Amino acid sequence: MIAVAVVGAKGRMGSTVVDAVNDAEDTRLSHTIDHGQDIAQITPGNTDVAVEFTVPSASLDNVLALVDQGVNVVVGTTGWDEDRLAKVREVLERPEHRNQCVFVAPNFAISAVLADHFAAQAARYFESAEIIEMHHPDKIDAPSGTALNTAHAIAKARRDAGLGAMPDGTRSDAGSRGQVVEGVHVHAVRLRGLNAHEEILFGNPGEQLVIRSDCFDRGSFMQGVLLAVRQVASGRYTGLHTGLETFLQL
Ligand SMILES: NC(=O)c1ccc[n+]([C@@H]2O[C@H](COP(=O)([O-])OP(=O)(O)OC[C@H]3O[C@@H](n4cnc5c(N)ncnc54)[C@H](O)[C@@H]3O)[C@@H](O)[C@H]2O)c1
Ligand SMILES: O=C(O)C1=N[C@H](C(=O)O)CCC1
Repeated sequence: MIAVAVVGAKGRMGSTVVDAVNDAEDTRLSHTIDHGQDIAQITPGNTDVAVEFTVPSASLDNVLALVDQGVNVVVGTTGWDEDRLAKVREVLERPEHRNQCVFVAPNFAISAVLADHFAAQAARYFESAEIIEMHHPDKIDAPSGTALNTAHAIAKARRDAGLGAMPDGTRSDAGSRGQVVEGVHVHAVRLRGLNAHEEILFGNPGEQLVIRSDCFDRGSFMQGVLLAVRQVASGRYTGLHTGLETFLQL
């Protein structure tokens, strides 16, 4: 049995992970921690993998504390830019942490991971690309971590293909054209009734491609979370790894 601790266990995602760990045949819950509780309770003596779903402002400190305590971590919290990843990578390179693994994914749902993968493939063939992400209104960050990831992947594919800036005659927008991430416009919708959805729009003269992922409930992320937990617990991965595609044969 893989012993799993959940950090952020009272939250929407954390509580769903607690249920998933309790329901799976090869995992058992070792510890649950939420805001104000001592993360030092989670140790390699009681836990094989800690799963972290908290808030962007707390996630880096939580992960560094867990790594310092010798614990492997699967992270789903958003806000992991290159600077934060670099800090974790640097700590994991120290001799005392060389056998540990931290895995970070902006999205654990197969539909979202495949949407990103297909978008990166499509990007080189289209003049225009924009992203619309749509989430429940209780989400505290915008745009979503997934949409930022998609935007960076599209920008890289366009750069690699030698594509220039997208056509855009806008001269004044009063904020209506969304956030521009490496030249890709990202629009965030917050609407009661939604959970997590993303549309990636590609355009050429006379044609459009739309890639869409819909995660209707938080169960959609659990297959990916458990896959990551099993892969990290197997010991096959050390150091920092990102993106669920790491474990998929895409
Ligand atoms: N990677 C994915 O597939 C995926 C899917 C859904 C959500 N998310 C992300 O996961 C994060 C959590 O989302 P949510 O909807 O569960 O949020 P939430 O607000 O429901 O839950 C966050 C929980 O973290 C707790 N918390 C805050 N600070 C803490 C700390 N220092 N230590 C321990 N616990 C702390 C809060 O008390 C709360 O219970 C967000 O960043 C969200 O974008 C990622
Ligand atoms: O509900 C959320 O919050 C989600 N956060 C992640 C993101 O920002 O991309 C993944 C989708 C759901």
